[in-house]
Amino acid sequence: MTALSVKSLTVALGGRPVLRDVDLTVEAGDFMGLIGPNGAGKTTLLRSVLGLVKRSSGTVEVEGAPIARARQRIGYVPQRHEFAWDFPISVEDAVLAGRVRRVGWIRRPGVDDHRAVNEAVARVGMTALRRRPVGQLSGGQRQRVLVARALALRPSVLLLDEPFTGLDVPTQELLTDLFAELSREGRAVLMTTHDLVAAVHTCSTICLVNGTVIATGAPEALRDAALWRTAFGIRDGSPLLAALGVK
Ligand SMILES: Nc1ncnc2c1ncn2[C@@H]1O[C@H](COP(=O)(O)OP(=O)(O)OP(=O)(O)O)[C@@H](O)[C@H]1O
Repeated sequence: MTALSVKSLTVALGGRPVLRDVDLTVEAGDFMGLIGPNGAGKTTLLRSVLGLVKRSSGTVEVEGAPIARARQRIGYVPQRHEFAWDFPISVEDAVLAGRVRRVGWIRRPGVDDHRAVNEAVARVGMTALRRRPVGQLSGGQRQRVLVARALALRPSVLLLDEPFTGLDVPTQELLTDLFAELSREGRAVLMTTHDLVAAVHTCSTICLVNGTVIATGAPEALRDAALWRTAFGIRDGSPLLAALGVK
């Protein structure tokens, strides 16, 4: 089943075109790596899917429903610096706030909300730290809170914006395993990353972006060095091409 469908998406920021004619389909169960150079428009693509950035044209659907009616089916993990870490709340309250759209302004959190929070906190291995103020967490712990916050919605689609930046190897592995497990459960996972080698080894699908979609496919279908040169300007003979397994 198609979980996320983006058609003919065009976005301009500050009067300049950033994305043009983007078509992207993420199936349920896909773990897609969205990769491209700095300024390629990866964050803008995620934010325009969510409606945080205005689309000049194009449509976004989640499980066949227009995004306006399906926004709560998407969990979003922004880059870490975008969250107000000095806000005086605990881990579990920060995660509960991820369900605010579901809880609404009037209804108090119910049993199911607390169950969803507990599950999400446990899945990222933060149960022992659930009462700690978020301002006292390390970078890796903060990243795990952001992931739990998105999972508390029990989303069909998970959008992750550079979730590995500044993380040590064990935390990267914990999160990579979790994202792969979520996709095996049938969720669609779309992740931006600058770790190209990790992406081709862990993602089921790669989408190369640079202002528009250059190519999409299984990692083994993207072995043509010309695609990577077009997307990134990687020079001929670069050891990175060998690490990516492309010729
Ligand atoms: N608020 C804004 N106003 C004007 N231009 C913007 C704004 N935000 C981003 N841009 C521009 O849009 C382009 C795409 O930015 P975006 O952050 O989406 O790229 P990215 O692929 O996520 O980059 P990076 O890998 O560096 O995080 C860049 O040229 C950037 O300068």
